[in-house]
Amino acid sequence: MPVSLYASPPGVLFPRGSPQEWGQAARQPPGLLPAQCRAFSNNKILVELDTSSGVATMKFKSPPVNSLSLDFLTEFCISLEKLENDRACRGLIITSAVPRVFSSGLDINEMCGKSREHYAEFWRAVQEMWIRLYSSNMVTVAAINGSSPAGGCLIALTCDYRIMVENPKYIIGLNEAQLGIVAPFWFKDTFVKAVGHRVAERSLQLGLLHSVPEAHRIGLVDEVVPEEKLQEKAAAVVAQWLALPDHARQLTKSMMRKAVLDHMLAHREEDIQNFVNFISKDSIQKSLSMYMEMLKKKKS
Ligand SMILES: CCCCCCC/C=C/C(=O)SCCNC(=O)CCNC(=O)[C@H](O)C(C)(C)COP(=O)(O)OP(=O)(O)OC[C@H]1O[C@@H](n2cnc3c(N)ncnc32)[C@H](O)[C@@H]1OP(=O)(O)O
Repeated sequence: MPVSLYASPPGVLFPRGSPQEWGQAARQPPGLLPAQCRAFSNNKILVELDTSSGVATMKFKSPPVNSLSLDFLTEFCISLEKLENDRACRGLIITSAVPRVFSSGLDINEMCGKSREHYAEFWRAVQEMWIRLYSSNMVTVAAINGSSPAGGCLIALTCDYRIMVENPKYIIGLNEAQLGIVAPFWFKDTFVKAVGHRVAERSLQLGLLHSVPEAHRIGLVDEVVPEEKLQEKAAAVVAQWLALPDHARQLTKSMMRKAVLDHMLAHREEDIQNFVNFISKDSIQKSLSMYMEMLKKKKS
């Protein structure tokens, strides 16, 4: 069921290069990796595929906080498509190479002081990321090794399973309301599917960022582990899910996710227009600028 890039209306996303060119410049020189391991890397994401297990690990490496810029999202979708089309790959672990942060969510700079055309292009890329990950045939596990607000939390929620490192400093949740913005319906639907309606309603209205134990308690993350056990645990979970026949697991996943996915696909253009109209408002631009100021002040 994954939605093909090539089926997208022409020119909507990925203006950069043909599939054959993706990541070639940054490919690892032969001999540096074990024979059963293939790697490709662009600027912001590193992917390593272990062909013996059929499991790829995708590491976000866009310091300081892995914010989801248009470039990041484009790389993310290209990497996903490459893996989806690779018969050697059946499972995917998503994690961060940046200390203490999984992803800080959408890059706020992409939503401030830009043109309406830019907002539309950016939002289409956010949608594309979600559509690809939500409809992936691969087993997807988020190995959350740092804070993960808003869009970062959405990536984790979109996976099949979430494991988070126990650390009193890490937080996770859909905190959009705290920024004076509103999580769109498909963020909300993905969240409700994980935690249930009541918990989601309270958490979304208050824009809560949950501690790790709290996130575990409400079902936002499935498991909590010490940092040193994360990789091992994620590999064990993927192996457990991959032990089932692919067709049965994939059809079940597709059945469970169909209604939410179809709803989004049916309202995709309307959702882009809503975003552009909302984000272009002076009052929203002011809220986002104040939030960025607050983030900077917090440091000093
Ligand atoms: C119909 C309308 C629909 C609208 C829907 C819109 C949906 C939006 C979804 C989103 O994802 S909005 C983004 C929400 N994200 C956040 O609120 C996270 C903000 N960041 C943090 O809380 C923290 O940065 C952190 C992730 C907990 C990490 O903390 P740490 O102390 O390690 O780093 P900082 O010093 O705070 O940040 C370093 C550096 O990075 C900048 N930055 C942080 N987050 C973002 C971001 N999301 N976008 C852009 N830039 C970000 C931060 O300002 C610092 O910059 P400098 O001061 O170093 O220049």
